Amino acid sequence: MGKYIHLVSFQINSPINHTVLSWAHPDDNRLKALGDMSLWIDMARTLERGLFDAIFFADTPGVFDRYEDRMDDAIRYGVCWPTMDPVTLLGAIAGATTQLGLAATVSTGPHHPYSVVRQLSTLDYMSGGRVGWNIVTGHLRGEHRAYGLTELPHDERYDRAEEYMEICYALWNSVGEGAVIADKASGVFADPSKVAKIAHQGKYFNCNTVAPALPSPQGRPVLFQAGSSGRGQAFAMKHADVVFAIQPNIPGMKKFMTDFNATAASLGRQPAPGVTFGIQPVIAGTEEEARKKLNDIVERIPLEGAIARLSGTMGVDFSGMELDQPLAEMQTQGSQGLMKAFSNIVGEKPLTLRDVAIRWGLAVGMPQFVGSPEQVADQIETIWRETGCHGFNVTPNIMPVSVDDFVNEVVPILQKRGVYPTEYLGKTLREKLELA
Ligand SMILES: Cc1cc2nc3c(=O)[nH]c(=O)nc-3n(C[C@H](O)[C@H](O)[C@H](O)COP(=O)(O)O)c2cc1C
Repeated sequence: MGKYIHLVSFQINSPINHTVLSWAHPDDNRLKALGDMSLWIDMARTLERGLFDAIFFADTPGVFDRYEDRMDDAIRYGVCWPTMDPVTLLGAIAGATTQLGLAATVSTGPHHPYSVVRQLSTLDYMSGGRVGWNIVTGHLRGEHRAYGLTELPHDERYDRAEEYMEICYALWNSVGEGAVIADKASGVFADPSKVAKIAHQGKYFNCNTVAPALPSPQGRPVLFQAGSSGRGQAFAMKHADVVFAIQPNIPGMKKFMTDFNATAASLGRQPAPGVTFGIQPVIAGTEEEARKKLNDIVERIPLEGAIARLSGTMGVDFSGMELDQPLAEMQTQGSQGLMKAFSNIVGEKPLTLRDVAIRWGLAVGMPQFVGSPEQVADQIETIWRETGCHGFNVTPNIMPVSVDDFVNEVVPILQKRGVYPTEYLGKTLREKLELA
């Protein structure tokens, strides 16, 4: 927990962020934004005005195809399809902002570590150290099918990612102190003796080279991680600066933090990585208006689209299951952490498959903070204080109205209470997040 609440804006470069069919809402501009970077840039500037630490892109580079073993629901309803690349978009946002952090999810599945380091470190160097990487190991079957890859079992994906990270660190550490001379008179760019050569021959990867980019002022991108199974957390404790978690409610968040801190202590990770919880504010002038707004959003969610997404994430085809039965924990090679959180819900009666699907359609299980700006600020501050979390990944529902409302109405309240910065805490993303 830092001195301040940290906020990251949670986005996807697709027709929706996390709310199925949000693109069809009369006030939503995402259909336009898909083909117009200037709308993303306007939103990024609003986030910067609101001192968000970063814009953070989730990414699943494949189609949700588990439900009934077909892609049609995802395609029909635009459920994260098309699935456009986030890093390309971050390049444009980097050029149009000076402070906002730039975080992208990039899966270790399809790309060689050299490609990912090259792509992200180029952006990190050129943006003055504003980049974050959400390391995911590829839980989506559709991602493997898209790239023609064999799906590895859950834990082996993390084993492979361990080797992946070894190469990443070697590349990030390759350029030593004082290596770059850049002397126009002598024509010497760098001292080869200060640039470490990597000779990696491993089980999954080979890599023989030097760093593809120079280190930024923060050295390497800030590392985010979101796996919450036992194996996922062990990986996070080793690598993550910030862990991003989804818990369905406040008791779940409290339990997550208690367990997380115990795991960190038992593995000797001190201080523990910061934890940000995903949330979806629904803001209006009054609580009643906000509830009505939420109902309107819920009512337009097609159940099939929501279940298609749920099936994809959980790695289970739910088409044969009774909608009104409680969701039982099932074996999966998909997201074990999310399966556990929603089938063993803390502090509520067990959720049926229908309940979970609706929550997935709304915001992949992230809880809604519904009310007036003051009420939303209250919930954010209370959870921050009671759980000791680092902050929140805030997913908007209607674009860009939800971002505008939050920045214009909730941020000033948090600032007045002294729990949110009134200026950026540093130049690099690491500094902004109080990780330095
Ligand atoms: C908050 C959150 C965000 C995630 N974002 C992505 C994402 O953008 N892309 C992706 O492929 N997986 C994403 N995942 C999946 C996880 O990174 C992880 O691969 C999956 O949950 C399986 O790991 P686990 O069983 O250890 O939880 C996310 C998970 C959570 C909890």
